[in-house]
Amino acid sequence: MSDPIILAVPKGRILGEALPLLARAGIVPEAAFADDSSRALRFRTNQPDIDLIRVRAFDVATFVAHGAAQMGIVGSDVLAEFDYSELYAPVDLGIGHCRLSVAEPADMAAKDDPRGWSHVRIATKYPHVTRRHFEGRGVQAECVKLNGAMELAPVLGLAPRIVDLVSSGRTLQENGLVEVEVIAQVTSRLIVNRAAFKTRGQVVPLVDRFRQAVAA
Ligand SMILES: Nc1ncnc2c1ncn2[C@@H]1O[C@H](COP(=O)(O)OP(=O)(O)OP(=O)(O)O)[C@@H](O)[C@H]1O
Ligand SMILES: O=P(O)(O)OC[C@H]1O[C@H](OP(=O)(O)OP(=O)(O)O)[C@H](O)[C@@H]1O
Repeated sequence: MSDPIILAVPKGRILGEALPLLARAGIVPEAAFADDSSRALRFRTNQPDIDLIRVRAFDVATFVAHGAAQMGIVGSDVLAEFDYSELYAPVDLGIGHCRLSVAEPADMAAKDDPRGWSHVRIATKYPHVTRRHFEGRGVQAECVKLNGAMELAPVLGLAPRIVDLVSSGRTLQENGLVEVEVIAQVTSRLIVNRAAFKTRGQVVPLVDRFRQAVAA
């Protein structure tokens, strides 16, 4: 038998929505996958030719782009930030709905006019997307890279504005911030390494199974 296909899944909040989708695609991981006390990172499934690895959301794209995993599940926010040419994203999985937005303190927003910005300082996990977004309209974005808790940056003076994911809006609200611009709507995608798509026979039927699982 050829080597199993390795499917990279993020260990954060997408996982809860991804598991039922995997089940609809006929993929059920071994029990240790759902066991928080397990330190294993690679797991067998009920399909002998499919293994799962559980990695951080941004690392899903890196594993698949380099061919260390053949397929993965990742947010379109991560894809936009990396822009890897080796990745093919054939299926919108319709999970992990949120948006990538610019936010600032409510009192600042009351007096602010985004059309007047020429230079902005932004704390974000998404510096490339942020710079691209602002360049598009001639605004220079100076980004401070953070890996989480962006919402603390304005009040502590790190940067007056942030670019972060918003879903219910609760995190912004509880930190005194308001959304002033939406950069992109986000959902999770099935991604495939382009070389694996051509050379690994199991990949194309598996992509079809995910398409059917989304439609089901
Ligand atoms: N509030 C949200 N609502 C819906 N989807 C979200 C939300 N926040 C993040 N996501 C999606 O889930 C993905 C993973 O986000 P999550 O917050 O679980 O990872 P993280 O904790 O930031 O990552 P890491 O594992 O690097 O710490 C994001 O890339 C995005 O596509
Ligand atoms: O609009 P809301 O529904 O409040 O969701 C937004 C929050 O969700 C994400 O963080 P997450 O909770 O995944 O944790 P993180 O800070 O570890 O990224 C995001 O970074 C926001 O902080």
